[in-house]
Amino acid sequence: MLDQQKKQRILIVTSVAVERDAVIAGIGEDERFTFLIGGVGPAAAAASTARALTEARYDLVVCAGICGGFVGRADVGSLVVASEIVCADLGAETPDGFHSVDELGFGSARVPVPDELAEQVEQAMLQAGLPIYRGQILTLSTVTGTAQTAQALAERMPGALAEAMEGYGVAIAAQASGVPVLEIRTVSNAIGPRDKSAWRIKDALEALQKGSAVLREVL
Ligand SMILES: O=C(O)c1cccc(C(=O)CC[C@H]2O[C@@H](n3cnc4c(=O)[nH]cnc43)[C@H](O)[C@@H]2O)c1
Repeated sequence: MLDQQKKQRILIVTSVAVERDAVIAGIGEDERFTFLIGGVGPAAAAASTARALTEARYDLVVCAGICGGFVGRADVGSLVVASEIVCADLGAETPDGFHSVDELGFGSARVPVPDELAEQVEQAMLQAGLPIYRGQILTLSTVTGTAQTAQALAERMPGALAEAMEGYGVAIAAQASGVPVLEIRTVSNAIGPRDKSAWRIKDALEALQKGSAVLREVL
C-alpha cells in the first residue's frame, strides 16, 4: 500500500497518445502524476520506463491502456486490474508444449502486483459502479489473431483475463528500480480472430477515462 502521509510520485505509462489523453482526462489536475507514452510492445515500454525511472524518483509505476479480453473472462468495455503481469511468449516451444523461462531456469516471465493495491483498486471501481475483473494480464509481442491461438493461450493460461503488449516491459523496468507496479486496462476487443472493425476502441477509451478518475482517488 502507498504511504498516504508523504506526497507520492506516480508514473503512468501508456503505449499511445490516445490512451495517455484518456488517462489525463480522468485524472485531471494532480501534480503527483507524470504521464509517459512508452511506445507499442514490451521492449519500447521497458526502455522508456527505465529511462523515466532514472530521471526522477517514483513510488509507483502504472501501466495503463486498452487490451484484448479472453471470451467469457473479461467483457468488452470492462476494466481489468492485474494480479500478476505475465509475459506469455517468453520461453521455448518444445514437442511437449510451451515452457516459460521460469520452467527453463532463466529468470521469470512473471512480475507480481502488490495484492493490497490491486484489491483496493478493484473495490474502488466496483463501488463506483464500474465493471472490473482482477487476474493475470498477459504481455505478448504479437496480438492474437486466430481462434486456435486464442484457445491455446486460454488453455495454457487459465488465470489470464486479458492480453496487451507492454505490461511486462513496464513491470521489469519498475522491478529493476525497486518500484511497485500496477497494470490497469480496459477491454477494447475480444481475443480471437482478427476483426479490427469489431474493436470498440472509443468505448474502451471512455472506460479508461472513468477508471482513471477512480484511480486518482485510490492512489
Ligand atoms: O491493428 C493491430 O493489430 C494493432 C497492432 C499493434 C497495436 C495496436 C494498437 O491498437 C495499439 C494500442 C495498444 O492496444 C493494446 N491492445 C489492444 N487490444 C489488444 C489485443 O487484443 N492484444 C494485444 N494488445 C492489445 C496493446 O497494448 C497496444 O499497444 C493494434
